[in-house]
Amino acid sequence: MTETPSIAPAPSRSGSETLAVRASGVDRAFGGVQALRDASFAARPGEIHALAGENGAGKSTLIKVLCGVIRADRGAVEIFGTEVTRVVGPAARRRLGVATAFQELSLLPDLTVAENLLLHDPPRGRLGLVRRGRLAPVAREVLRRYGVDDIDPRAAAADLSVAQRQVVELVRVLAGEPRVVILDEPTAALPDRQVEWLARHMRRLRDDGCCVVFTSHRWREIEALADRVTVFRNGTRVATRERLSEAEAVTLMSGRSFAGAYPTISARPTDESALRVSNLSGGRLRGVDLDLRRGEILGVGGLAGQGQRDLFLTLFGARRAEGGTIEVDGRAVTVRSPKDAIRAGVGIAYVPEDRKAEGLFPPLSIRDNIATATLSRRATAGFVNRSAERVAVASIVDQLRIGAGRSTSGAADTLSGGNQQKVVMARWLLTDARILLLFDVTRGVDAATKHDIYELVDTLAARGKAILYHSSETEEIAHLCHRVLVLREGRVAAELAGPVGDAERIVAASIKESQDA
Ligand SMILES: Nc1ncnc2c1ncn2[C@@H]1O[C@H](COP(=O)(O)OP(=O)(O)OP(=O)(O)O)[C@@H](O)[C@H]1O
Repeated sequence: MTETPSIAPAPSRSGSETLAVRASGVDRAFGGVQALRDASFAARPGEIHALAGENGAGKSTLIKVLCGVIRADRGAVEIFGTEVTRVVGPAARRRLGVATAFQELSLLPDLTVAENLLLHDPPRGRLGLVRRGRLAPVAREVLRRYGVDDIDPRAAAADLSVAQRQVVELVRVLAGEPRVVILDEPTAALPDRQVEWLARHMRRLRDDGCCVVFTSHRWREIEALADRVTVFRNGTRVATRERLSEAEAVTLMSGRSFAGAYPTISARPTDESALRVSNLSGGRLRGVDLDLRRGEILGVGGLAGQGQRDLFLTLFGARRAEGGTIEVDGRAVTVRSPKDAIRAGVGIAYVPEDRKAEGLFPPLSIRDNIATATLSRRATAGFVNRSAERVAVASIVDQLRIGAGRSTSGAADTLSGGNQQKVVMARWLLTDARILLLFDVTRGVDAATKHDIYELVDTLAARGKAILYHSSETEEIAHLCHRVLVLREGRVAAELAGPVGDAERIVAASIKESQDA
């Protein structure tokens, strides 16, 4: 799958001979939005370089300019000293050894895993014809080389989970033996085990002299992996450092400073039960009991895949319960569909992490995306009260700092990824739901916004909402939750009083056999 660079590097400019990638003075606008302004960036061969910044800071746009998906309005881009500013198209960059994995996965859904993997370099016979019969065996071998043996090369890409698609995309990038690898939020859709797998391969590439550039909103990943970090704010580079503390980074990224990564939770749980679940089963659930009180933030932790998602989906009616009972405010309720969950008298809302698959209607405006869940409530005799809707939407947009002052009549898919997540949250927060199921809602969200979301969760609990909270970042559960239930093999294996403070205690309880953690 190796493609030899066929464009001979042009004589380099002074100072750029040791650089793998260089962008200078780059501007790029989308309509009225200036995504990059006088942006500069440089990365060397043999380094892992993190690109950090708030949602909408311009990271993805810079990556798209670097790998030729879009053209800069102004400025210069060089790859190993070769000026490529006016050359667009990933194929031209591939010839220079650049491989990229984008935030919005680029696998073709109707093709098989093997066809996707070998798209640019299929096995050929002597006459140069593609040997279709060899596609699956060659792809299996490539996957095996990267330690991936649980993905069938003959499966259609559309049938894979988001995490599996991400893995295939990454193998495609890694297997091309590139000289520059650019990964836009590669870990956002990966479970922890695969994050470690990717980290190993990134380090190997770096040690082989490859330049690896990646973006992430998880500071501990940046700290663990990056040799240098470049911080972007409002489309411009604000710093490039070898060492940077999380607090300094957040200040550089947001222009705001925070006392700590997590706010002190002020909400106090009441004695009133909001949601009581007994012996719930279905999917991975093997009899879950829980009692969530008004004003409480109840954490659901444990190792990945122990039934957390099934618990949230079942409580929201998006997955069928096979047994057990659900009580809201002490009354038994039937929740067979999300419609049952959100109806008055039940009031359960679910905020998912995957805004693309489960939450956002991209062609609709930001305002309409937020207002969809409340339309029926604001309608009188079939007419929607647009001005009431506008006021409510404006207030939540302001509170969550969605889109940095952008008009809410713009299409939601022009927002950056993290801002799209905020739109999905805002929608549910505007409803009358009194029980909120928040599933990994800070995934792909920048540090300052995470902080805003933590404060919002606290405010909502203080107003009496009952909140079930799961995060793939165990630290969050340890700091935000009044109590933590640790799931193991579809059951509650331990209950810890919060704030637990130390994520290690939750991890320890996740793997401990006894229930007395
Ligand atoms: N196709 C587009 N049309 C309109 N605006 C766009 C488009 N693509 C990006 N933008 C805007 O450009 C700005 C920079 O977006 P970009 O996606 O580069 O940010 P980012 O730093 O990658 O954010 P995130 O961390 O949320 O992915 C944002 O304000 C975004 O809304």
